[in-house]
Amino acid sequence: MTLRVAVIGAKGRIGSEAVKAVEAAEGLELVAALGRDSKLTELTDARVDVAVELTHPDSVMGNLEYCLTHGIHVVTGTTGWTEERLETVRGLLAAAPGLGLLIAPNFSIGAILGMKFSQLAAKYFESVEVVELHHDRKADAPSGTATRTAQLIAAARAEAGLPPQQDPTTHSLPGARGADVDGVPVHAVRLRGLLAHQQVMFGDTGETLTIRHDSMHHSSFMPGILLGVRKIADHPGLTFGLEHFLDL
Ligand SMILES: NC(=O)C1=CN([C@@H]2O[C@H](COP(=O)(O)OP(=O)(O)OC[C@H]3O[C@@H](n4cnc5c(N)ncnc54)[C@H](OP(=O)(O)O)[C@@H]3O)[C@@H](O)[C@H]2O)C=CC1
Ligand SMILES: O=C(O)C1=N[C@H](C(=O)O)C[C@H](O)C1
Repeated sequence: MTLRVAVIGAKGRIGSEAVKAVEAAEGLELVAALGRDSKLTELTDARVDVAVELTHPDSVMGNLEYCLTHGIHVVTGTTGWTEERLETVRGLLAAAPGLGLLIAPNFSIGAILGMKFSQLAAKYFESVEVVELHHDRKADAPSGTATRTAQLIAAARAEAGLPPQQDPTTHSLPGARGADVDGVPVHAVRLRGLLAHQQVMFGDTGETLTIRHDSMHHSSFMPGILLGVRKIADHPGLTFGLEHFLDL
């Protein structure tokens, strides 16, 4: 059966790449490509099965609400997720049994493995800091990937009974020690020429371990998006993280 797919945010950096990927994919048909000025009714008019949502933290909630109240599964990589927003989408999904929503902080396999390896390493090191580096047009900081990575590391440390990290710094400019995500410092670099990069640095007596991932092109996200599109109908409810669709 051919899946009828839409891309919302079709003119954006990742959305335009997703349009090409869906058009080229076997078993998928691109039936709608929406930009900021498009009407969401185009989705229902085109009888979309799965919408790929790649817009902006300010737009994502409205797009998800429309899809989930009109019988459309969603795969989104848009950032800006808070517990409050997750509660809202859980409510929408509860009212739409059978529909699936995948929220993927990162669609690239390397980034997902980087998060997994960081989660595994977390309990063995006293110190950890996350540095994420992105292009200079990125809407938000820190990145969704870095936030998720820090949360996973913090949870693994807590589960292993590690104490909170000590920071004896008493004298610093505001921001110099990064943002605090569940006790893990996260630093965000924005630089023209970069795309999406992350470095998780662990340290303990006499040694460090650095887990680094680099996305050089938006094509790195496409296999993950296509996997999400193909699998989402078999995963009703909320899935947070593409790793749940992978055999990790
Ligand atoms: N999970 C992952 O693996 C990845 C996630 N991302 C995330 O995806 C999102 C988009 O990133 P990126 O492509 O770089 O951003 P861009 O700004 O290049 O693209 C976003 C596009 O969405 C459009 N848009 C905004 N609001 C709406 C709306 N309501 N309906 C339809 N289109 C809309 C924008 O239009 P306009 O230009 O007119 O504002 C723009 O064309 C970000 O949150 C980013 O962090 C990015 C890469 C990978
Ligand atoms: O805006 C981007 O470019 C990216 N956003 C996602 C994030 O915030 O983690 C994924 C990837 O890092 C690219």
